[in-house]
Amino acid sequence: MTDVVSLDAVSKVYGKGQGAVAALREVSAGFPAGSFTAVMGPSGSGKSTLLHCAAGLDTPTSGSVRLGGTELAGMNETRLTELRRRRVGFVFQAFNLVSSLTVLENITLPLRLAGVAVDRAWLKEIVERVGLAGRAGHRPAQLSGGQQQRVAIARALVTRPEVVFGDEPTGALDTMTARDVLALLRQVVDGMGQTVVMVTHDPVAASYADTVLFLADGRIVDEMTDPTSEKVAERMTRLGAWN
Ligand SMILES: Nc1ncnc2c1ncn2[C@@H]1O[C@H](COP(=O)(O)OP(=O)(O)OP(=O)(O)O)[C@@H](O)[C@H]1O
Repeated sequence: MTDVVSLDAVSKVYGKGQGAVAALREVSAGFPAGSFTAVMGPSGSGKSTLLHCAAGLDTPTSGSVRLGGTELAGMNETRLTELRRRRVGFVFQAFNLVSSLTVLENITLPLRLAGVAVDRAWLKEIVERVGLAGRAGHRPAQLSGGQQQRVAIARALVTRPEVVFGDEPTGALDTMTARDVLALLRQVVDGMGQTVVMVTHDPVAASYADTVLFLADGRIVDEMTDPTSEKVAERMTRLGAWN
């Protein structure tokens, strides 16, 4: 399968001299089209840095990141912003919705920012897929946490991005609501062929993915296909994540 995103020997060093921190050390990874990948690892192992470098939110110190056929290294900030707006979707732990805008306005915001016309049929389809058809005119404060995250997922999908990145997308949700949101992400992969890459601390969340990458000290130290929450938890324990 073709990789939608690929990292080749990506290193990221924050700071200089004695205070320098190597957050990623020569990480190579590929995220195939239509796959769901979870990224796990102890606190400080480099998960967010990996996600940010893969998404063009942060620039690697060395190495190559490709999105589709495009090399991100060397791109200026204007082109990176353009790329993020049109070709990448994001879902964050804190939803990041605009409180003064309705559900529909929040979902279509990336299109307005990119100056792209709304495809009404596509918008209707994603609003239905995320289960918000009856809430289009509501404001975020009138929605539950799970519904707010559904708005964020619809917003991430509206530009038909090549990949959706999730940074702890269920971190702020209770267990049952988190499962609904994970089932929706799974359905976005299975039913729409979307590629999803998600950072999580939660072995149950990781079990919804096709593959789990385990990071430790800036390196990928293991990979698990067909994960179960038990197997993931056991692997995390061996990494010393919960000591
Ligand atoms: N902007 C920054 N400046 C300096 N050091 C940073 C910066 N961002 C991250 N780091 C360091 O890089 C390392 C990796 O951080 P990162 O946030 O990627 O880890 P993480 O696995 O996502 O952690 P957590 O699970 O706690 O969110 C850590 O040692 C962190 O302190």
